Amino acid sequence: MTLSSAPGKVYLLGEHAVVYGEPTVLCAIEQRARVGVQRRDDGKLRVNAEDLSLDGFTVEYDGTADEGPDIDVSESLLDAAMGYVDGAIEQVRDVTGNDEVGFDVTIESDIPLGAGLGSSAAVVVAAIDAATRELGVTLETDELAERAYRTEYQVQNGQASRADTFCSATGGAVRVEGDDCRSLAAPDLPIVIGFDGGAGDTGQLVAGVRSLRDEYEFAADTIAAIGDVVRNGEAALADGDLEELGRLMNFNHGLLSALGVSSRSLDTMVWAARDAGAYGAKLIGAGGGGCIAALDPTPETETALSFTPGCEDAFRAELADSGVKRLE
Ligand SMILES: Nc1ncnc2c1ncn2[C@@H]1O[C@H](COP(=O)(O)OP(=O)(O)OP(=O)(O)O)[C@@H](O)[C@H]1O
Ligand SMILES: C[C@@](O)(CCO)CC(=O)[O-]
Ligand SMILES: [Mg+2]
Repeated sequence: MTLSSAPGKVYLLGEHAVVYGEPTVLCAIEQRARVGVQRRDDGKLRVNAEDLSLDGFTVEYDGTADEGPDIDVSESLLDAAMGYVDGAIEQVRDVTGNDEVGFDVTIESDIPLGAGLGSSAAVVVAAIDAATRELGVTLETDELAERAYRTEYQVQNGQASRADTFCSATGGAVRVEGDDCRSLAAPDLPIVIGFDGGAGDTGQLVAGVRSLRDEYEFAADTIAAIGDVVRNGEAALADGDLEELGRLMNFNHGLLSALGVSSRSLDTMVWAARDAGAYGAKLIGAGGGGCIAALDPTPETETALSFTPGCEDAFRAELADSGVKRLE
């Protein structure tokens, strides 16, 4: 068996707009997905993902790719649930030139699904890394990030940025603009996360933003404005100016909200954090439900969130210096 782990991430600024070439800044966090892979000689794929739950059903996918798992859910839901793992294995077959190879894949993850913390990227990065190593091939980090990006691009119907997968593969803080991906000197930021227990489907949310952008010029302008917020944020980060960074996070949340990707509970948590004295707060990742991030060096925001109706979990994010980890 070969085992790799990869971290989730938090966007400081710039999700969604990054899909259209605007810059973004995000950092890896110490919530990880671990993927164990064992080669099979019969060419079949068997996935055991006990944490996989989506829209009210839980599935232990323990079938084979050709037979499919024995559960009573629609094929489209199942595709949504399994797409990332299937896509990762397709990349492994492609990059190793081993079209026929099968695997037993076991996934265990600390990262809630569809909550904006990059569970999909972490699963894909760890799966590609473990499965290629199982075949005796160790990918350079850039190639690993590229292959993981192609998987997200495919599952999200041709609408994905390189941000989540690059960040998960390399760890630390990163800046992504189009295909320019680079590491940043990791600032030690006091990030607090609030989680409403919900989820959003990244592919669908990205598609919703795209149709607004196609329909309204002011939606395209909103996306461009997020890019401006990020460029200002980079200057604030370089100066270590948390107050300014917080203000920009607030602005970014408003713009994401205008693009239709916030929700009542995300807004409630954002306001609870601001009322508690956070420098700023915003939804993170694709939105629709899931997590917000706030900047607060004091314990106030975490405490306030833990008493906020609709907030299921509040915790301080520990930044992850390393990306993919090769465990066995
Ligand atoms: N533990 C897991 N086991 C198997 N598949 C997982 C696991 N965690 C995530 N996934 C896959 O990732 C999908 C969720 O990805 P999605 O991009 O919608 O959300 P996210 O990555 O958590 O949030 P965001 O993209 O906003 O950061 C799940 O439907 C599933 O296909
Ligand atoms: C919404 C989005 O910007 C981030 C999802 O974590 C989509 C992407 O970058 O692929
Ligand atoms: Mg994702």
